[in-house]
Amino acid sequence: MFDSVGSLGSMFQASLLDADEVGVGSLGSSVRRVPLTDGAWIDLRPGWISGADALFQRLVETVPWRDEQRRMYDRVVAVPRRLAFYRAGAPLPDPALAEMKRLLDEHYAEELGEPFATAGLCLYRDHRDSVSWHGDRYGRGRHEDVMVAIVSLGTPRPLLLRPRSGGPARRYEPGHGDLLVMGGSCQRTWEHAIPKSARPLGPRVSIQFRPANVS
Ligand SMILES: O=C(O)CCC(=O)C(=O)O
Ligand SMILES: [Fe+2]
Repeated sequence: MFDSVGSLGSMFQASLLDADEVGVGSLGSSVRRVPLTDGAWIDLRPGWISGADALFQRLVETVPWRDEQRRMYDRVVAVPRRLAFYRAGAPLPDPALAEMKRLLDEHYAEELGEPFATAGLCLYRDHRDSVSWHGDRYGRGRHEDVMVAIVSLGTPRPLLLRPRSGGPARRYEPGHGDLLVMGGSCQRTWEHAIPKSARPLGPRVSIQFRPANVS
């Protein structure tokens, strides 16, 4: 007989090993903090997910991706990426995501003071999909320091960050299991974007973990 924690733990490992060996690495000292201006920072942890391409494939196939539309002036336009959203407490679409959240919660417990709550997923089908300049400022991100942890799978795409106060953009190119966490005042004082590309690019999935009431 297993106790419940033990059997859950071994089930998780077994499912990871069976399904093309997807694994979530440690955080700790492998996370590098990059201070930005105005009290913003990002944390980088390259290669956090092993077997990232297998996980990418699994998510593309199993997540119930939705197309959304948005009103723009007098027109309704398609949002140029596919989306899925898991609210606080909702079962995540893959055990690897539950493990990511567990390790993020552990690593950021003290600094964040609360667990990550929601998971948003984006599927950028090709170079024409994008997200334009914005901060995640609906809800608490408008007034408070928050964290948004982004795991990138599939084709690396430029992720740009620029200060609202003016100044050059910084360019990162996360993909294949890299972790990038935006923190401090980043959602208020900086903006981020995944620009369209003139040159053809393969698909990318991003997973964003956010605390409650941040979007
Ligand atoms: O895909 C990404 O890495 C970023 C997505 C994003 O900025 C958002 O959904 O708010
Ligand atoms: Fe965002």
